[in-house]
Amino acid sequence: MVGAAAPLGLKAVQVSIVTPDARRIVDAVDLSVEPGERLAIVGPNGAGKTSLLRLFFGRLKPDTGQILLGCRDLAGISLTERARLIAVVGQNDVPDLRLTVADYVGLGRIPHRGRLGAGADREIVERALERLGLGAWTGRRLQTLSGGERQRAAIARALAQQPSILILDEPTNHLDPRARADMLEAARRLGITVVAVLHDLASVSAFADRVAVMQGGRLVAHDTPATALDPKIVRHVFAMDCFPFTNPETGRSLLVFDTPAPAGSKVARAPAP
Ligand SMILES: Nc1ncnc2c1ncn2[C@@H]1O[C@H](COP(=O)(O)OP(=O)(O)OP(=O)(O)O)[C@@H](O)[C@H]1O
Repeated sequence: MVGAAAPLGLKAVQVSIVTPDARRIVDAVDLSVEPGERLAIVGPNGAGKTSLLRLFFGRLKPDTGQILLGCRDLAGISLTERARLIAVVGQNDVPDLRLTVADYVGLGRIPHRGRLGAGADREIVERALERLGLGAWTGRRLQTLSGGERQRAAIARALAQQPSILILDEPTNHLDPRARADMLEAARRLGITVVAVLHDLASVSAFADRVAVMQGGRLVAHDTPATALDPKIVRHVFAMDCFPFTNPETGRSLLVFDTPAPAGSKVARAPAP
């Protein structure tokens, strides 16, 4: 893609957010994301995932600690430069629904306006639309799209921004299982740094190089998906059972989740063939 940006790393150094009533919703988190790495942040509701994500793109300032973008303190980087380097797709992005898909995706070029010229900007927007399978819908207004289709347009807008880092807050909201897999695969193939809050734990291992597990504002695990989503950690953090499983056709490692059986209950097992 024209002038695609080089990936950058991100680092949280002992970051905390303390509410006025003294709750530590992010509590002394140290977390590094290498350039080009895909990090999934998981945890139960209220664990502090979105708050940590907001620290990473400067929407929130840490009460203590520091966010580093590459080797630079995020606090010292101008809003314009941040907008060039970091693209964000949030949970509640509410664009003007009268925009056409092409105009909406074109908003991603605003931080770069005047740098490459209108022709190159248009080409970048067209590529982003094609990459998300939106090429035939450029003239449709957002108000005519389903929630999942709008989500794809939001990802295309972020791609058109040609960021060094893509930040996704629950990007698979509204998406059906196939669209969810396709979206995460598209994010996987970008070759840039991606930090995503994901609720669907089953999607994590196909997408992420590393997983950060949060609970009560703290980072309780940070490792490869197989290690961070170890059944003991999953039971402790999510109160769910987790069963590793290998797809016999592809050899891919998958995780299957289930609610634990009530204490004392006996499950009848099928007799062995
Ligand atoms: N501005 C704020 N003032 C006070 N408390 C807040 C504020 N923002 C978030 N919180 C609280 O901080 C905690 C963490 O919120 P956050 O949105 O980061 O969690 P989360 O892990 O992303 O949750 P979810 O999975 O439900 O989206 C929650 O208890 C939330 O109510």
